[in-house]
Amino acid sequence: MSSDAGPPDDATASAVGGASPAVDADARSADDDVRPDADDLLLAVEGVETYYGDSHVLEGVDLEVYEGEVVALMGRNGVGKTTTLRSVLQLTPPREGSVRLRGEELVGRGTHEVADRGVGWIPEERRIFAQLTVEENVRVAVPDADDAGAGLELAFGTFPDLAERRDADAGDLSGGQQQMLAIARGLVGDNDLLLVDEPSEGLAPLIVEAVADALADAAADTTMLLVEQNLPLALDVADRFYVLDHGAVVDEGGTAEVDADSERLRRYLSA
Ligand SMILES: Nc1ncnc2c1ncn2[C@@H]1O[C@H](COP(=O)(O)OP(=O)(O)OP(=O)(O)O)[C@@H](O)[C@H]1O
Repeated sequence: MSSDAGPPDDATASAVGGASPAVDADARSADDDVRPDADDLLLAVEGVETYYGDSHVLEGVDLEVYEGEVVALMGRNGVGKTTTLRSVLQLTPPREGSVRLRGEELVGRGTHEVADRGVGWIPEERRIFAQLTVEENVRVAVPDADDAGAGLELAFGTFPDLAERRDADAGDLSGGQQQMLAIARGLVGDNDLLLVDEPSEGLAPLIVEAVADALADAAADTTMLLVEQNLPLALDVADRFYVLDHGAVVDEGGTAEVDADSERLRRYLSA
């Protein structure tokens, strides 16, 4: 969990020591103190309506991501989580609403312009170059060739399995290793905001653990919007969450307020 932009409730828990009015007042002010500062608002999605042809998939999505946070976007299959990421990236541009990055409107811009402004994407389907080696895959994901050494160190430090296979063709890796490589490529991209789509999908439990550890490490200095159906993973890595249902946000809060068994989450997430 990233440490410096936690949800308001984190601090309330430590600030509330007793029930006297004086303590309550202290707790309230501590609570206010840790609310994300409006100046730190990185991504603001407001009233976004997105269609595939005539199919109205997002029906007014609102969410915010502040600098330094990891925000989980959860919901059942088909509710529009990937479409929300695609709407931010302008891969499927919204027909209504606004997507602002540090106050600048992204709707109407091309996806390459969104990427140029520091928004990275680790898509659900693993985007790697099968014909290139593992090392070459990492190198080409580092924006400035001078930083390649640091990028390789980050990638191989995060996923030692990849270091052992650095000279192998990426296409020869196992599915789990390919996912690690896709995540490593995202992490070395020096992005201000990383959109991560279902990183644990289809992976064996041991690899899910490695991926969760890597994301938790990355969360220390990367702002992320994370789509993830693995609830324990999402709640472990994220500071706040949004739940999407039928193309709109139906719940949101701090991850410290809920656990994977919470009825509050299960009613929207179980099949
Ligand atoms: N390219 C597309 N063309 C038409 N409909 C699409 C397209 N992509 C997704 N959809 C539909 O839009 C809806 C939302 O899909 P989306 O992929 O955003 O859901 P999701 O919440 O990410 O679910 P999943 O976990 O299954 O990916 C679904 O009904 C899906 O079938």
